[in-house]
Parts: sequence; C-alpha cells; structure tokens
Amino acid sequence: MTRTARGGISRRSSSSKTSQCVECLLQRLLCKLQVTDPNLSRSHSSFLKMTEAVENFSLKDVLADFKSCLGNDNQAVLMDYYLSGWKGLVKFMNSLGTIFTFVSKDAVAKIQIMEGYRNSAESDKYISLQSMVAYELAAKLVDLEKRSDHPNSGCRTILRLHRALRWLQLFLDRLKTSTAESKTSTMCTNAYNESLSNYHPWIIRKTATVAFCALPNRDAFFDVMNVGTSDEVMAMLNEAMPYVAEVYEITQQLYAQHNLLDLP
Ligand SMILES: CCCCCCCCCCCCC/C=C/[C@@H](O)[C@H](COP(=O)(O)O)NC(=O)CCCCCCCCCCCCCCC
Repeated sequence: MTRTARGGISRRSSSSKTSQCVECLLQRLLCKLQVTDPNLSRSHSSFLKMTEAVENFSLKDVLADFKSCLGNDNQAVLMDYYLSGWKGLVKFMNSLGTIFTFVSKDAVAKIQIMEGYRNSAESDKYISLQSMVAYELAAKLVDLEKRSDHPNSGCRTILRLHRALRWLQLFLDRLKTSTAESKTSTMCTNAYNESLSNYHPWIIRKTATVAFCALPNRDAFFDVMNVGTSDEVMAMLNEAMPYVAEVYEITQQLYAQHNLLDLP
C-alpha cells in the first residue's frame, strides 16, 4: 500500500455522514474534557501548573540525546541514546494532559519492546539501528509481508518511532519559524497530516486531530519546554534540529536500502 493510498483522498471522501458524526462526537468529547479537566485548558496560567511536575525537565536535554545518537563518526544511530531521546519526549507529552495518554502509551510500549532487546542475551546486536537491521535480517527475525512469527521485531518497532520522528521534525521546524500569533494546534495538525497520518487508520487520524486542539498556546508550550525565553527556545531549536534531521535521514536511508520502509 502506498503512502497516498493510506492517507488518501479516496478513503476520506468515502467516509461521508458516518465520519461527520464521529468527528462531531470527538469534538464534543474534547469540549467536555476541556471544561472538566483543568490540565487541558489552553490558558497560560493553568498550563504553568503542569510545568511544576516536570520541573527538572528540559527539551534541550531531550534533543541533546538525538545528537549523542550519532556517535563520533555520524554513521551509526546508537540505540540507547535514541531510546533515551524518546523517553524524554514521552515525558514531555505526558505533561500535556491526559488527552495525549493514548499517544504516549503506544510510544512507551514500543520503547519497552526495544529496551527488552537491549536487556536480552542479544543486547550487543541492538547497540545501533544498523547492527539491529543486519542481525534481524540475517537471522530472519523480521516479518516482511505480514505480521506473523515476529510481530514485534526491532525493525518494525523502530520504524513506527522513526515515522513519528518525522512528525516531530516537521512540527519543531514549524515552531522554529513561528510567530507569537501562530497556533500550536495548526502547526501540529499540518505536520501530522504531512507525515504520520499517512500510516494511521481513519479513527486514529480523527482522534489525533481532535487531541491536537487541546494543545496549549505557543507561549505556554515554550514554558513547558523549560529552555528559557522565546529567543532561547528558537536558538536551541536552531542548534538541535539538524541532529534530529540527521538521525531521521540516516535511519531513512538504512531502511530504504534494505526495503524495510513498509514493514507490516
Ligand atoms: C505535542 C503533541 C504530541 C502530539 C503527538 C503527535 C503524534 C500523534 C500520533 C497518534 C498516535 C496514536 C497512537 C497509536 C498509534 C499506533 O497505531 C501506531 C502504529 O503502531 P502499530 O503498527 O504497532 O499499531 N503507532 C505509531 O504510529 C507510533 C506513534 C508514536 C507517537 C509518538 C509521538 C511522540 C510525540 C512526542 C511529543 C513531544 C513534542 C515535543 C515538542 C516540543
């Protein structure tokens, strides 16, 4: 199935009245959540309370993990730093409120699968994404056509995170060039539509799109990043984003080279 077919117009246009009804329900659910759960409020002051829970957390450290991923030669992507970066992102996402739990749960499950490999007897085979691909392919541990004997191979699990990393890259790129008036929900939705949504079924796409509406505004978002002033956030993003982009590109090439970009 091609990207276009998965996220395509045909699927969207075929879902007429039913889709509108479900969308309506999701919208109502979201409105209700925003009224009853103060954590979901978009107001700056209530969002600041959330930052208390993640006091010592800075997005700067998270993005630094993606720099460390590249090691010294910038060729291999080191697994432990990659997973550490993801764990930090999950922590950040959890601070955004319960509405994002369905996203973080899935990311956590995937991180745990990979940590399981890193703590197994084959730990050294999973030291980098490159060694993982070489090992799993040679040992025939990857379901290439259909999920069956190896439903949670490292290759397919990392592919899901890799696709999500593209969303992150596009979202942070937008944030980097945003102005005080820019809406985080719009930036997030556009980044999602250009990337991850192409791999998600209709119901996940709709739920994700509704959840994005609960994102805090840009200033509050910057506060929870815990990096400093807007200018400092921008400077940090300018410095860190090339590393995220490089990790993405190296992984993309690795998967393309081995025909692994469509793993079921
Ligand atoms: C900032 C707001 C966070 C928005 C997150 C955007 C991503 C939305 C993705 C919705 C995923 C829904 C959950 C289910 C996914 C799975 O079906 C699906 C396929 O897996 P399967 O083949 O095993 O079934 N899984 C995936 O595609 C992997 C999704 C992993 C999502 C991780 C997103 C982490 C976002 C980190 C946020 C940090 C933001 C920092 C910005 C300053």
